Amino acid sequence: MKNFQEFGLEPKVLKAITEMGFEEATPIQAKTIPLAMQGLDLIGQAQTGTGKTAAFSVPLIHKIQPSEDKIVALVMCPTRELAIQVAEEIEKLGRFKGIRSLPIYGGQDIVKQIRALKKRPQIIIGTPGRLLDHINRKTIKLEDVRTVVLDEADEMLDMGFMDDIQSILSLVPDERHTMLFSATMPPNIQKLAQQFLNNPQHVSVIPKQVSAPLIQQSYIEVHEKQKFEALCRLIDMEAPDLAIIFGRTKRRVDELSEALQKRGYSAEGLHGDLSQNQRDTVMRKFRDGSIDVLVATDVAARGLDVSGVSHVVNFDLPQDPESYVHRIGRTGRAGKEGTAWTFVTPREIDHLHFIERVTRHRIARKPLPSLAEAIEGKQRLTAERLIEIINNDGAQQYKGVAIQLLEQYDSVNLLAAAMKLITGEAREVSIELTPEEPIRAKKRRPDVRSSGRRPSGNFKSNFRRGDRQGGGGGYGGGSRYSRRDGDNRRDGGSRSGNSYGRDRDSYTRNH
Ligand SMILES: Nc1ncnc2c1ncn2[C@@H]1O[C@H](COP(=O)(O)OP(=O)(O)OP(=O)(O)O)[C@@H](O)[C@H]1O
Ligand SMILES: [Mg+2]
Repeated sequence: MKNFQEFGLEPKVLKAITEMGFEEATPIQAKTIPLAMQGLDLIGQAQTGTGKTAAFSVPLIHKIQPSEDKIVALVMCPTRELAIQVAEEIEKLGRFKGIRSLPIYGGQDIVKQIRALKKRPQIIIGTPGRLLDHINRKTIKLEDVRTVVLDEADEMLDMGFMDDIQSILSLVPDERHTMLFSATMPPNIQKLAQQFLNNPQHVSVIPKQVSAPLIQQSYIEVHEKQKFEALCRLIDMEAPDLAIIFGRTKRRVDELSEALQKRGYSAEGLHGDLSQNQRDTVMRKFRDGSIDVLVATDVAARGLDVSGVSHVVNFDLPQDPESYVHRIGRTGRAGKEGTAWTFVTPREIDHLHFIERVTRHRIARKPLPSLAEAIEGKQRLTAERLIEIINNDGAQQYKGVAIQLLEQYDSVNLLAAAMKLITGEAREVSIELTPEEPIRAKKRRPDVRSSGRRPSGNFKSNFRRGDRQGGGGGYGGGSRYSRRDGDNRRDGGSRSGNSYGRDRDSYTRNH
């Protein structure tokens, strides 16, 4: 574990880091920051939720002078919500130094963005489509850019942004410092790295398994028709603080969020067909806890950092192991524990095993929660809520009537009736979701993973390679993590010609 003081950062940057509550650098930060401060190109890989954003943002801010009045750094992200989230982290890290940054993403009023660009930000954080728009309008010029970061680079490729990224980078001077980050490094990333990075350092902090260590992973075998009931029981049984439920398609997300609402859960959906305003509203509500359940397509799988997400449920099995790792990585972040459940239909079991092999993690089989367990879970939650009120002395005004009632009725009967009221009976609404096709084992390009063999140790197999020292991937024991607030939003960009052929929520290109 390293202290941020050891990097030779200036006091204003250190102050910002301290204010964010970061006490020690995470392993990826400890490895990356010194190299990046030397200006070396690098490929950074570390588990989800281990602080890759600050790993590139701190050196970025270190290198920029507040007096500069041109765009000198460019960060590209696959989605809008992620661009906003990364911009917020950069803004916080740079605020004492007076660094100006700006998120640029589709779905937001371009005129507003042009106005904001006139304030001369030094760092632009954007999604490729909208960035190109501005470049074509000449409202963004890249001739002074010295540093480029590609966050979730493999996802941008997968979404069909390769051409856009190429066009954008062709306008950035060759004498630049380029960094590329993700929790997973599928083979196609190598092509990108070869093309755009100069003799990159590979900085990977991956212990035995690629998924974050603090996530408890389980699966339940269910038939397609049982999934919704299983989900409701699971939510009742587990009583998540905040949960993200991943569905395969936009239709699925719409139907599922509506069905959950009908059953009385506070849930809303997020996918690429919603307007940016709707997306922002849903994310804000999820972040401030006015909804407990976010139902989303893979648009929310990457990078999203919402504190308090205790559970992730794969309502539909994801196509790719990478997607699985990123989805479940929305919980178990910043040293906290998390729980991930995956529903698997009988025909998909082989695909689940494939995911297990690639991620090198056994996913424990669990039985479908019983009705009794679900009811018990709900009752436990009600009891916890009651006790919390008692502990906070929060029911003073009810005491008079309580005394009166106790004079007439038995205390156990009274309390049981009160608990029944609070718990609420499951609403008898029958729900029918349009079934999704089972995931079929697809043909992967011939790389080591498709056969389930052990990796050869070259960069191609980096997804499952790593340091192998074990234990070094997360935050390490004993350090205290603070949680941040900030919004997180991501953007579905476009998805075309994706090499994995995964049919996921075909995001609309609406930049
Ligand atoms: N040194 C630190 N100490 C405590 N918390 C930290 C530290 N660095 C980052 N964090 C917090 O950890 C959380 C996860 O960080 P971040 O989003 O950068 O993870 P990531 O590695 O990019 O994950 P993903 O692969 O999902 O994108 C954030 O809330 C961040 O503010
Ligand atoms: Mg990230």
